[in-house]
Amino acid sequence: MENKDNRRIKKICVIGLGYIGLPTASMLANHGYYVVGVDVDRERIRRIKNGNLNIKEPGLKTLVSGAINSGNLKVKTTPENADAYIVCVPTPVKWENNSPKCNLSYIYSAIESIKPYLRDRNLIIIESTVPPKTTERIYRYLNDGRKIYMAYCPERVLPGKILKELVENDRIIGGVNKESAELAREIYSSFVDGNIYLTDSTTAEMVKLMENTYRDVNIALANEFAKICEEINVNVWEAIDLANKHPRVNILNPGPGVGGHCISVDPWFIVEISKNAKLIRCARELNNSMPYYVCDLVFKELKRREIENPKVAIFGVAYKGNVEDTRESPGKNIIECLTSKGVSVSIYDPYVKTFEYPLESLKECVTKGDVILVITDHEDFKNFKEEEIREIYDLMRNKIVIDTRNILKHDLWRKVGFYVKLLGDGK
Ligand SMILES: NC(=O)c1ccc[n+]([C@@H]2O[C@H](COP(=O)([O-])OP(=O)(O)OC[C@H]3O[C@@H](n4cnc5c(N)ncnc54)[C@H](O)[C@@H]3O)[C@@H](O)[C@H]2O)c1
Ligand SMILES: CC(=O)N[C@@H]1[C@@H](OP(=O)(O)OP(=O)(O)OC[C@H]2O[C@@H](n3ccc(=O)[nH]c3=O)[C@H](O)[C@@H]2O)O[C@H](CO)[C@@H](O)[C@@H]1O
Repeated sequence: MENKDNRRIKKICVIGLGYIGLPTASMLANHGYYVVGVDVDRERIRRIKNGNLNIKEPGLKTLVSGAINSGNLKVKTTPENADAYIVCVPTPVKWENNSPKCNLSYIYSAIESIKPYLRDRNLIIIESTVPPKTTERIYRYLNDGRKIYMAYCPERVLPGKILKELVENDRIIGGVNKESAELAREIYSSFVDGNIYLTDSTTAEMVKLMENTYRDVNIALANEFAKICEEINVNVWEAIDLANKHPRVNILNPGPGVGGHCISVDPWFIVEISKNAKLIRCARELNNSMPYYVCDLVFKELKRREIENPKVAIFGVAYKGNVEDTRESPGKNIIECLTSKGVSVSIYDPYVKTFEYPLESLKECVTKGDVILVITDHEDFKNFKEEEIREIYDLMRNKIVIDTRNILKHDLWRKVGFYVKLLGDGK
C-alpha cells in the first residue's frame, strides 16, 4: 500500500483544464495531492467553480465537485509554486504553405507561464499530443542551470469513457532521463490501475502519434471500401461484417469523415516531420474527402427526384456518437458544402449545446424537410420509436433518409414509408 507521506511530490499544478486537464486535476486531488488547476479562460474557471461544466462526460461533474469540496483542488487563471506541473493545453494543426504543422503556441505560452515558478527538482510533464522531440527541445530550453525533471506522458483516454480509461488504461511515461521517468511514475501510480511502462520522451511522443495514426489509416481503409462497394453494388456493411468473421481481420466502420481533436489532427504531426509519411498523408486526405462524398450522395438524391429549394435536416453535428464535442466535426464541412450549393439546412443534435450554426428541436428541424442526413451515431437516433418516426414522416415534404453511420433502425423507417439510403450500401 502506497504511503502518501513518502511522496516526493505533494503539490501539482495542472495547466489547461479542458477534456484532459480537468479530469486529471480532479483525479489527482481525489488521490491526496494538493492540486492547483490553471486555465487562461476565465469563463471556464467560473464554470468549474460553479459546478456548471460545459464538458459532458459521464461521472466528471461528481469527480470535480468531490475534488473541490475536499479542499484539494483549487482553480485559478495563473500558476503558482508547485512540485510538479502537468501541461494539458491544446495542440491543433496549422497550415503553412500547404504543409501541416503542429501549433505549439499554447504549449510555449504554458511553459512561459510556469517558468518563473520553477525551482530545483521540479518535474514538468507534457500530456498534450506533440511532434517527436518537442519535450527534449523544451527541456534543453528550460535547463538553464536549474536541476529540473521532465517527461512526456501521453493521454490515451477515449472521450465518452474518460474517467474509466484514466484509471484502467496502461500508461506510457517517456522521461528525458531515467530519474524524470521514475518521478513521473510516482504521480501516475497513485491512480492508474493499468500497467505503467517507462521509456524515453521521443519514443513516447511517437507512440502516441502511432496509436492515432493506426486508427486513422484503418478508418480510411473502411471509407475506401465504402466508395468501392458503392461502385460495384455491394453493401459495404454486410461485406465488412463477413470479412470480420476472419480470425485476423477487424475492419472499422466507414462514415462521413473523421473528426475530433485527436485522430483528425495527430497523424499530420508525423507528416510534418517525415517525407516517408505517404500512406499516412493519403489516409488523412481520404478521410477528409468523406464529407464531400456524402454531399454528393445528397445531391444525387435531390437531382434524381428533381427537388426544388431543397431542405436537408442534419441529424448530429458532434464529431462522434454520445459526445457534445464538435471540434473538427465532419458535419461542419458537410453543412458548408450543402449551403454553398444553395441547399438549406436545419440541424438537430440532442447532445450539442453550442455550435457555429443554429440548432433546432427535432420537430423544427424536420418540418418541410426533404432529406434527413444522419451524420453522428448518437444512441438517441438508434432508439426512435415507430410513433416518433411517423410524426417525423408527417412533418416532412419528401421522405428521404441518408444514414452515413448505419445507426437507424432501417426496417422501421422503411415500414413507415421512408426511402432509406445507407452510405456504401451499393444501391
Ligand atoms: N480530448 C481528448 O480526448 C484527448 C485525448 C488525448 C490527448 N489529448 C490531447 O490533450 C491536449 C488537450 O486537449 P483537450 O481536448 O483537453 O483540449 P481543450 O481545448 O479541451 O482544453 C485545453 C484547455 O487549455 C486552456 N489553455 C490554453 N492555453 C493555456 C495556457 N497557456 N495556460 C493555461 N491554460 C491554457 C484552454 O483554455 C482550454 O481550457 C491536446 O494536445 C490533445 O491533443 C486530448
Ligand atoms: C487510438 C484511439 O483509439 N484513440 C482515441 C481517440 O479518441 P477519438 O474520440 O478521437 O476516437 P474515435 O472514437 O476513433 O473517433 C474519431 C473519429 O473517427 C470516426 N470513426 C471512428 C471509428 C470508426 O470505425 N469509424 C469512424 O468513422 C468517429 O466517428 C470520429 O469522428 O483519440 C484520443 C485522443 O488522442 C485518444 O485518447 C483515444 O484513445
